[in-house]
Amino acid sequence: MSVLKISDVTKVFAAGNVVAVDTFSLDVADGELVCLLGPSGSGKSTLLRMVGGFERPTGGLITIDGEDITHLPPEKRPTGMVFQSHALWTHMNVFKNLAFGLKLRRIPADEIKRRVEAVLELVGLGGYGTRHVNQLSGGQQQRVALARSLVLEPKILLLDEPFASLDQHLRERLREEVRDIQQRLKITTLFVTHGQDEALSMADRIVVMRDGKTEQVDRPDIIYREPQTPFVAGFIGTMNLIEGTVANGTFTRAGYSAPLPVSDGPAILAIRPEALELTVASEGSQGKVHRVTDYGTHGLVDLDLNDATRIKVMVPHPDLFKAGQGVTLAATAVAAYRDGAVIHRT
Ligand SMILES: Nc1ncnc2c1ncn2[C@@H]1O[C@H](COP(=O)(O)OP(=O)(O)OP(=O)(O)O)[C@@H](O)[C@H]1O
Repeated sequence: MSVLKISDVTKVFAAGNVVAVDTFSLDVADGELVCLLGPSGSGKSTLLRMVGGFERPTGGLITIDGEDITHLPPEKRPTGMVFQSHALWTHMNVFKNLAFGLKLRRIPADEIKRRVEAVLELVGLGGYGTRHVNQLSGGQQQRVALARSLVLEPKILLLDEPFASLDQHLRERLREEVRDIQQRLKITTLFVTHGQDEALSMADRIVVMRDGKTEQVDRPDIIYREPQTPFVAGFIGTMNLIEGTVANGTFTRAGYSAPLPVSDGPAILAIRPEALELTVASEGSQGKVHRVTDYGTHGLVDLDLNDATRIKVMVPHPDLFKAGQGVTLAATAVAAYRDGAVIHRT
């Protein structure tokens, strides 16, 4: 049972007077995996480092199971952190890397052996104890780094882009493995990534961060289907954001128009490529095909609206379209935003 509570935490770096994290609050429930997702510089790592004790908050409170840990040094916290560069001790074998922290805690040798062997099994490295770290692949080293954190049985696991240095295939495999281990141990986890696939596939909830603040916190499917702001809409998945004007219930941008039952004024339409339907049109076209890419299972059309606004449309049969063709388009699912907030959803 471990609950992490972050309340109004702020971090201002004196150098450059940067507000990296700005009155940020989040509760992570027992056994939950929450991903911090956001563009570079949005404050994800700084926030995670404050929870791990590697950075001092300028203000705010961090508690684990009700205990104030805001100003405790890392070794006094019940947290385990896995970094992007795993910082293993290359002059030691795997067993010693894992045993080190347990020895510091004066755990008896036979218990150390039992715990190290169990956690190596857990991360799929049973029998690797005597291997030197530099005799392992990148993926295996990252598993050792995870094991080194887990063997100390932290209440909260903190992961800072742990797969960033690995190739795509390995990243996907490790993602599944880590999620599996996290669920088996039911360990409360905070995970930093700027990979949206990673966040969508692993997280119970995603926090989308922007400029040190929360833009939206929700389940992955909600973040994807119901982004609350144009920023989230544009950040998660491929999204067409079309800026235009609404007059008398009709949205217009260049030759494209669509019903939009909101008051007159500016609006941004957000439409996923898969929610648009294209039809070849010899007359009255709303746009022109710029490029067609065939992915085998489907195609993607880059389309220029009549004022050259470029949008992406997913098509089931890419061979029906050619560059230069005029087309009309219809949208089946749309969200509209004004002043940074949702004003309409269909
Ligand atoms: N030690 C530091 N001194 C001064 N500014 C810093 C320091 N560390 C981070 N920053 C600044 O704080 C802001 C947030 O940085 P942070 O590394 O937390 O972002 P991030 O979202 O993790 O980015 P990335 O995805 O690139 O790792 C950035 O503007 C960064 O330049």
